[in-house]
Amino acid sequence: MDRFIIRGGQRLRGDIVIGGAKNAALKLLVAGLLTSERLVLHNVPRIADIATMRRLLEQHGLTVEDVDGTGGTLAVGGAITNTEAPYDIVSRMRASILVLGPLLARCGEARVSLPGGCAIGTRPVDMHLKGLEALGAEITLENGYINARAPRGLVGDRIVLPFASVGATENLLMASCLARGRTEIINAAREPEIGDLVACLNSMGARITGTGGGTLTIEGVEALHGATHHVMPDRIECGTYACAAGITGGELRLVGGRLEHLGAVVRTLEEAGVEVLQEDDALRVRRTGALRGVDIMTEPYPGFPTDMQAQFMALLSVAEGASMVTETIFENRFMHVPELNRMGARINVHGSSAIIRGVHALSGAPVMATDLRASFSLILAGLAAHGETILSRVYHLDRGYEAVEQKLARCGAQIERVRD
Ligand SMILES: CC(=O)N[C@H]1[C@@H](OP(=O)(O)OP(=O)(O)OC[C@H]2O[C@@H](n3ccc(=O)[nH]c3=O)[C@H](O)[C@@H]2O)O[C@H](CO)[C@@H](O)[C@@H]1O
Ligand SMILES: C=C(OP(=O)(O)O)C(=O)O
Repeated sequence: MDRFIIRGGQRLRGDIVIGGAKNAALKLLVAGLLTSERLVLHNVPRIADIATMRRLLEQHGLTVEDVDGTGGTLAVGGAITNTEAPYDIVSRMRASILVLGPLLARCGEARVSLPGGCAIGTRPVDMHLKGLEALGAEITLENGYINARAPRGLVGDRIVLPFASVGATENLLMASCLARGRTEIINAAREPEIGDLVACLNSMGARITGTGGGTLTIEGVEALHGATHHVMPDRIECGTYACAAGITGGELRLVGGRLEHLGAVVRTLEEAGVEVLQEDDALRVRRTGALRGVDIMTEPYPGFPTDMQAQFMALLSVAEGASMVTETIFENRFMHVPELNRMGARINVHGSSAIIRGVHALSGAPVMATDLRASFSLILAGLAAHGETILSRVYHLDRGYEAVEQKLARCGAQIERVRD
């Protein structure tokens, strides 16, 4: 298990190129199940979750070709030969559940392991299943697996989601592309990654309207064809490095970052004393003075993203005054708090809220990553802390951040990966 050794205290300066979005690329790869033709994706991030998704699709029978040998362009093609998604892959990465809708739509059957919970919450998939049942699927749960059948094919319907779930929206969206007739998804999630998926599906011949508006309307088609698509930039990676500029008092140009995806994040950064400006194809981020405490509540897009909550907790740990952070999306997403407190932060958790009392400085310590974003919050704390931080369980980070140590070191960070 790799570790990072970070020596804090450097102000980061320079350019960081933002990669393709993990939470878009994973679903775009799954869309390859919806066609027998070739789907070519550019700007795919080189991260462990993409490797896991490749394994999943390959065991379904698809080929995933690394077109130029860099891992940045993948072509999905071939025929589905197996409709089962096994536990050992699904338990590793929850986004695997997204093969359920496409397999059902294409093959009329699927057997997908129940993903179960993870460190940040129980994460049920009831909305995915109810939505697919509304489209005519027959679903049973047995031996930890979802057995789904649609012997007569899926038929469009009006589905009202009780909560704007990202995954349920995506599963139902992909399934309904090949359903007979019209499907309406009411209270659909509005995250930009869904817009990216819709754009790709439409370029494959799907007929989807309503992106970003909360209701998606899908007119089913007989078949989808191949296409070429460029994965959108990762707004969470971008926001994370913006926090790195803020916490170290440096200045970073985040190349490829797009302001329009980061409204709530940028407003919060600016309130906290970190300026963000769009400059040609980059965002320029710098701290304008002392960091100030701010209150945050996570919400579905366009609200403040839960995937940025942990990184802001690190930033606010060294801000002047108090901050209150309320997590409304996941019930257990404060796992980084005890670790930040071991580095000198003063954070108290009360139910779904955390009160942060800003301290002058953090001090390096051995800390443990518990999930993807928590990992980066500890890196941020380590970059700002006096002394040495040793972050273990870096595999959590590798799931979703590409070349972290190279990107940070090029901007002056002292960070080193130790392979055990
Ligand atoms: C791979 C990917 O894109 N992951 C993102 C996706 O996760 P994911 O798609 O899992 O997130 P959802 O929006 O579905 O989940 C939000 C909340 O709804 C609950 N829920 C969801 C589905 C369901 O059937 N029943 C139910 O109760 C979940 O337990 C959670 O508490 O969106 C989250 C919210 O922006 C992000 O934090 C994740 O990074
Ligand atoms: C929670 C996340 O991912 P996943 O849904 O894959 O666990 C994330 O990207 O922060």
